[in-house]
Amino acid sequence: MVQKKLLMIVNPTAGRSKPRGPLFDAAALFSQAGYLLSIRQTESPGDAIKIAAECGEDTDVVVAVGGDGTLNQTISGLMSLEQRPLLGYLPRGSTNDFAASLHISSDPAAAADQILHGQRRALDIGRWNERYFVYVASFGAFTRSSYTAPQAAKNALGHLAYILEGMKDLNSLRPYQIRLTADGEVLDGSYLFGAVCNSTSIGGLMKLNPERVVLDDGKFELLLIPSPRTPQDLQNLVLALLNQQYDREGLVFRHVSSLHLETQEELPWSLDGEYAASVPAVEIENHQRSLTMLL
Ligand SMILES: Nc1ncnc2c1ncn2[C@@H]1O[C@H](COP(=O)(O)OP(=O)(O)OP(=O)(O)O)[C@@H](O)[C@H]1O
Repeated sequence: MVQKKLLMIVNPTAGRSKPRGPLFDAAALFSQAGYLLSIRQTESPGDAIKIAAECGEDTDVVVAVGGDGTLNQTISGLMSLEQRPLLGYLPRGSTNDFAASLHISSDPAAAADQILHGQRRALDIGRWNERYFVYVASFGAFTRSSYTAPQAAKNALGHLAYILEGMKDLNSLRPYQIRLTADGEVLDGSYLFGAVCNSTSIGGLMKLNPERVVLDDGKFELLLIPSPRTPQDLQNLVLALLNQQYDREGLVFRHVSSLHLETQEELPWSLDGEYAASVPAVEIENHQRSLTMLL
């Protein structure tokens, strides 16, 4: 009988403050379950893409071990393959939004057990120009002073929460003038923030009804926050967001499968928390059921 192969792609810089022992427990579980186990550590930023692309076709299961960025890069590598292995995830990052919305345990041994004995679940993957995302591509939510820093883009959602909590100074908000077409609908306008997502929770701030979010329906959820004109507008907007009324106060909420966005402004993006530099035109497309996750 041919022994099945499992590859763990481990980002040693993610979850540094966490004990490493449980990772060995997870590895032991994979091995005891009969897998021929390989472990590769990423040695530099972006390495997980290369490892997944190089080794993915020759293995049955690839397990990303790290934060959302490592998962994003592993998926990006796998998307370049014709024959894709099954995907597992041992979350080790600081936020792990996506893991939480998939109910993946933060304890590596328990997550390994889920991979070994859980279900298979098809996942839609988003293409953002030549890159990929698994649960969110977002832009905006910067103050006028913060918008260019890559770290600010990475933490866009944290910024959004911060800005909305502050909600005092309208003048400090940074609106973006964009031309946007989503599944043929023209949504040109001035927006503070936009997110294209495939998850029930984003940044702990946005919570979407699990019944409205299906991870393999070929659709993303698009949320656009318009630029408020008056402090009262801003307040109403914040209330609508906090009450999860995503179709009020000029908020745009749609289920869409493709988007085309153009802007003449400097507009950095965050793809699953990974920084993506500003480009004048972005094409986003849903690649339905492109990967199968073990959960
Ligand atoms: N050996 C390495 N040295 C430096 N950076 C690395 C290395 N391996 C991976 N990286 C980079 O680390 C970055 C962060 O990874 P990741 O998101 O997995 O962890 P995190 O930031 O701790 O988690 P989270 O984003 O969920 O808080 C990624 O952009 C990745 O390219």
